[in-house]
Amino acid sequence: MPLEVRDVTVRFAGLTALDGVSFTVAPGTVHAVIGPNGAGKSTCFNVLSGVYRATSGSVRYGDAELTALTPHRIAALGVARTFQNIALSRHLPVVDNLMLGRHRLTKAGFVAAGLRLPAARGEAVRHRARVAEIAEFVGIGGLLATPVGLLPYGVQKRVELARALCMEPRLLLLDEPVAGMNGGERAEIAELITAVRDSLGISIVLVEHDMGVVMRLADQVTVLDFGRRIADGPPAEVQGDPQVIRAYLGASEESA
Ligand SMILES: Nc1ncnc2c1ncn2[C@@H]1O[C@H](COP(=O)(O)OP(=O)(O)OP(=O)(O)O)[C@@H](O)[C@H]1O
Repeated sequence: MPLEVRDVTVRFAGLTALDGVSFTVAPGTVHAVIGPNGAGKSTCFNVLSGVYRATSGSVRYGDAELTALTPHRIAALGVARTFQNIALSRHLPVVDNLMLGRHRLTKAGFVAAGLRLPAARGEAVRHRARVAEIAEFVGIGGLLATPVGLLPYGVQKRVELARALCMEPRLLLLDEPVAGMNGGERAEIAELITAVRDSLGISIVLVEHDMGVVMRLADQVTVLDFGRRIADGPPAEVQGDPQVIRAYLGASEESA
């Protein structure tokens, strides 16, 4: 089902971070939200995942109005997110981090699992099997026992993606998935994200700075500048839009 963002405005004490922004994420597509620094991308992301409350406007996902829900309730609807800065337990092995991703799917609960009750044990075995499958899909199948903190940064980003997939989401929110990666790693993650869309049929909203990745990956692109939507369309169209070019040139002149 589509995610419909309608007229969303977010104000922080006098500053309008998002100003009447609308876009629709079609099912089974990769939808990128891009824009220069301070354009409102993170704010938008935080509204979709329930971390920030919109001042006005609506975000519909099926029958649910996401602007009225807590992050926990939004996650329970099958909307998973990753973070710009990795948020994994560094001392725990990969497998434990991934099992935490399955928390909302665990019927027996962690208390029963901790007591090793038979039903909980059977359930844990099933979850572990699925976790191993997802790890394989993401290319970290051989690393399940390794503490996350010992892995290179690019691999940790994969673990984060795998943990989000362990929630069995229908919609995945990716916050700068290739930030801090080198060229080769970027291409690999782009390929992986395409596979998530094509093989798992998951819709993806992507906030990303790297234009190359966005142009290669996205089916649809929404461009923000100073909190306003200045363009929306397929990558090739958006890339040639004079307003978009101006926004990015302005941004690079400022930082030059
Ligand atoms: N919690 C907050 N309180 C006050 N102002 C905020 C808050 N979060 C964001 N802002 C402001 O809202 C505006 C949009 O910021 P936002 O982080 O959404 O932009 P962005 O496009 O994600 O930028 P970047 O690419 O630099 O991460 C900025 O002016 C920022 O300072």
